[in-house]
Amino acid sequence: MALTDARTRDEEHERQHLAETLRLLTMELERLTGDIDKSTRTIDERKKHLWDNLRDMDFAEKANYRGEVDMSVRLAEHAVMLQKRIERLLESPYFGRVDFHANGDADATPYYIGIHNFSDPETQEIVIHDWRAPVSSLFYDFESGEAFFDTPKGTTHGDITGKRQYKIEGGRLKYMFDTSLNIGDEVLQQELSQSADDRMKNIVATIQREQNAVIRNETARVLILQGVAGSGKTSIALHRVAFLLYRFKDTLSSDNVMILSPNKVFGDYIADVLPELGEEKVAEIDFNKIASKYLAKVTDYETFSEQVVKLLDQVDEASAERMRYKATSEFVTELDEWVTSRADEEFAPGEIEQKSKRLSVDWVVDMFNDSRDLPVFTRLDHVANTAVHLLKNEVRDKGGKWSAADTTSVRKQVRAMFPYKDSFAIYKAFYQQDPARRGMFKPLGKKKIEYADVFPLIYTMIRTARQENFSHIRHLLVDEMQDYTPIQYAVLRELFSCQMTILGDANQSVNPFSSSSLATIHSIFPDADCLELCKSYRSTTEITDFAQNISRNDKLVPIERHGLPPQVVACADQREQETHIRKLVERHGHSDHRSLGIVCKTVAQAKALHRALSDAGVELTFLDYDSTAFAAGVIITSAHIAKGLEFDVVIVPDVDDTNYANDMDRCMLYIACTRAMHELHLTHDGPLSRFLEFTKESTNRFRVVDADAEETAVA
Ligand SMILES: Nc1ncnc2c1ncn2[C@@H]1O[C@H](COP(=O)(O)OP(=O)(O)OP(=O)(O)O)[C@@H](O)[C@H]1O
Repeated sequence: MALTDARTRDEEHERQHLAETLRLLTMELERLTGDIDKSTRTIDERKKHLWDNLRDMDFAEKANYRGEVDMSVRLAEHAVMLQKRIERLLESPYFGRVDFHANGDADATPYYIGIHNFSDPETQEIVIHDWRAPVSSLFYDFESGEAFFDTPKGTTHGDITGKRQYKIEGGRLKYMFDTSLNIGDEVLQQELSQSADDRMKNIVATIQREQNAVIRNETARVLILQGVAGSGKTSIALHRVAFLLYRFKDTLSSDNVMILSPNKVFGDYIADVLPELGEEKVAEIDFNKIASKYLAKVTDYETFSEQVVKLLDQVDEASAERMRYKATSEFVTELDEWVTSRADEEFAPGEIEQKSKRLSVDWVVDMFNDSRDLPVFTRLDHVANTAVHLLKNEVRDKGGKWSAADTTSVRKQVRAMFPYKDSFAIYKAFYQQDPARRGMFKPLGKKKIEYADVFPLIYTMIRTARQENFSHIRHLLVDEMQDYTPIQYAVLRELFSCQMTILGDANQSVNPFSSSSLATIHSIFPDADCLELCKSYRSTTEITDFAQNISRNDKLVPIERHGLPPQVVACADQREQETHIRKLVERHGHSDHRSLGIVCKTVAQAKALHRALSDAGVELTFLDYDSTAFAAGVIITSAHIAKGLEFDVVIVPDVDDTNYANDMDRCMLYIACTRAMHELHLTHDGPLSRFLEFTKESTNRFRVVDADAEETAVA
């Protein structure tokens, strides 16, 4: 009885606290709205005055008026940004509270934690602490008892005497939990059981301790994060960006941050997380854009997606061998050593002569050695430019004439001292000059190179001639790290000399010949901090268990959340498969789930099935390599494009032994299955894939049924 009374009092107290917080927020919202109205009026009046009196004003007066209008616009924009924050806080002012008794203080202080800071407009006392504030780390990092937090002024020690979590929606307290453990299971379970949105969502209320360590790591210049499927890597990386923008707000802005994402659909899917966290969107780039930026005027090239399609179609051993070779760290070292030693080994200095004026061989050698740290073509330009300058002056001093043809002639003489005309020629020679490497470069036609050559060539270009880089970027986030080879990282290292967060999962590679592990990437960034996330949050235990049988990762720890066992349905033929899938989609339409993904092995298969299902009246969105946006509802796509995305329900068609037979197919099957949060269905006609043999032995965990038998269940 006493306990119940105490709880009721406590709840009452919390409701009052919430009401008071909402009152303060409302007051602030009204003040801001007033400010915005005032600024709008001022801007209108000033503009009107300016137009009415334009003729009578001198330049200084006009400039003054314009300056005032600009200032009012800036103030109004700031107020609008604050207004949006307050509106968000009114929806859900805070999600956590930690009571901390700092050593030396008389009592514990309750700290309420929300998505933004908020201070009482009258007393200036902080009412809500931003989840990124130093004190908020107590909430994520400690259970009850001794704890501390770091501030720029030093470390504060003390004891946590209580921790509480809230779910507040529409300004109403839905539930609250006391928890002595790190971010109680109940709230996490609630969050994970929700339906998938067409947008990635923020997870500030339930960030786990090991995830928080990644988010708040301030010191790593390069942080490499290997995380199992569904471990929250992408979410965490975006929260890390939001944290760094908050922590270093004086020196870092969203303009200085860039995300290197696998494709546009993924970019669209994650686009809302930063704005939800109160930060602006950041620029995105992908390796295709980098390739076109540097190669557009050099050569045509195969794209990454074309390479994946080729690999899925059937790859010849020689081409696989070339990919394997160019995907090693040793290759980067070999290429780098060879390319950088060309200047020393092949530069043949000679005398320069123009208009009977000469520069000696020794002069050329000195000039060339003057800029040893620069790329070879830049050094040659340096020699040529200086020579032109000197010779031109000498000729003119003697009353002679210097023409453009003279300049060209001097440049030609200097260029003739080096046997290669450009970086591409150096790259080709790397293969031609060594018999062991001769078969390793095979263009796809007269002017098109294989994807495996794209980044080695760009690397050669960067090392041999000055290239434009991304010097304004101060933090680069690289997702799907396993799909990039060491040479691609070497290119990134040259183009982005900034802090990096690199994340991925070696188990989710789309190219078994050239996937990178944490160790491989570490070899390119030897000073990087490496962290691992092993707990998987996305899928039910049953789905994770199923995927583990396709591609085992002994480090993976599944979250305890249960759902329907995955179902493997054998059909008599393709028509029956389509009928079954149609019924699953229909059933989904009547369920509480929001998103459904039909994930095929290839884009071509997805396209064919899309046509068949559309003809049968199913409404669904087809995503291919040209798609730019993720969509809600029913999606049909390939495993490669579905990477990084998630769906409430996933259907994987055609899981027969012809379609899923080799290592690459196994990767695709694993990626497809791990996209499912709550339900997973696989269908096939013909013998079941060898990677799903395990389902036959364990019918108690996974359901293997005939389509006929399934009819009743699905209907
Ligand atoms: N601490 C958490 N609280 C709530 N949800 C979480 C948490 N961590 C991860 N999740 C959820 O788990 C799912 C997977 O997250 P995310 O997509 O970031 O993982 P990932 O490691 O990048 O996955 P993958 O590599 O398989 O694409 C998301 O729905 C995310 O919201």
